[in-house]
Amino acid sequence: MLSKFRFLQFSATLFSSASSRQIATFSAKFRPQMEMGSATNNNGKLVFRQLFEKDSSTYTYLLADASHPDKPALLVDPVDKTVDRDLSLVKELGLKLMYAINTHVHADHVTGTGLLKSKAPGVKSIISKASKAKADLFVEPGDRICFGDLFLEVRATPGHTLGCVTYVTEDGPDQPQPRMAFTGDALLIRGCGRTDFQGGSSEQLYNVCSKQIFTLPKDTLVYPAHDYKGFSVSTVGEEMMYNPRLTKDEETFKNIMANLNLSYPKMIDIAVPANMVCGLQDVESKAS
Ligand SMILES: N[C@@H](CCC(=O)N[C@@H](CSS)C(=O)NCC(=O)O)C(=O)O
Repeated sequence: MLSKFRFLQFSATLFSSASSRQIATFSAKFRPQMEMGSATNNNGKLVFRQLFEKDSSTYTYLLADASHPDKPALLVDPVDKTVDRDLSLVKELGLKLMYAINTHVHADHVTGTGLLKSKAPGVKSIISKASKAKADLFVEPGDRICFGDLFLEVRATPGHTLGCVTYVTEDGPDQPQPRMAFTGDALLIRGCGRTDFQGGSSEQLYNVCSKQIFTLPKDTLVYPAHDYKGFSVSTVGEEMMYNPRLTKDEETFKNIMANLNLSYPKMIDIAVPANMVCGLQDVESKAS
């Protein structure tokens, strides 16, 4: 009982250690039994779904530890319009949604975080401290987000926005192999996030892609927040070889980014203020 009590105390807290801070859901130590047979990847633990929101071409990712009796789950980059779909899926798979996580303050759609919090009480929102947005929990580089036995490591990947982070599954025998990087709008498949607003910097983006993403093992799966060309997944090795922007030298990259001539996202004036408060305003009207 004492152990269980300590485990509950440990649940959903943020704590510091010498090298990294950790956001934990459930400890594996007190697991009564292993559950098999769920839809999982090769290590038998991870439930993984890639979900799409077509108006903003946004990918939302559902991850959960199927081997834990509570099946703790998280959503990366949920969209307000597809919250009901996502919650239905969570329910159908028998998962317990713990966290709604954003890679950054999106400019083209409203995050689903606020609606998720109102429709699934207990869900905690997470965003980087550097984003300066509101959330329940703030992450910094080196932090780990734990769900069951599985972890996401936080890597700072600013350049598209000041507060962009990439969430990477950890290395280790019990972690999914190959590793997975949820790159938000930093690295897109055969592209990258634009750098012309929200504190964007092409120089910074070039450097973080090379130091924080291209240093991952080449077989690391790249899962971006958007795709406009019909791709769903890439690898670090593939992007190092074929990304038409990031394979260039830094000056050429900066020149490409300065001449993208993209129009501003249609929803920018609504999305950015809403996402700075994690989509919380308007929650009541949408939830009813
Ligand atoms: N047309 C869309 C916005 C498209 C866009 O600007 N996408 C961003 C990510 S969302 S802020 C981006 O970085 N694109 C890079 C690229 O090369 O396309 C709308 O109006 O919402």
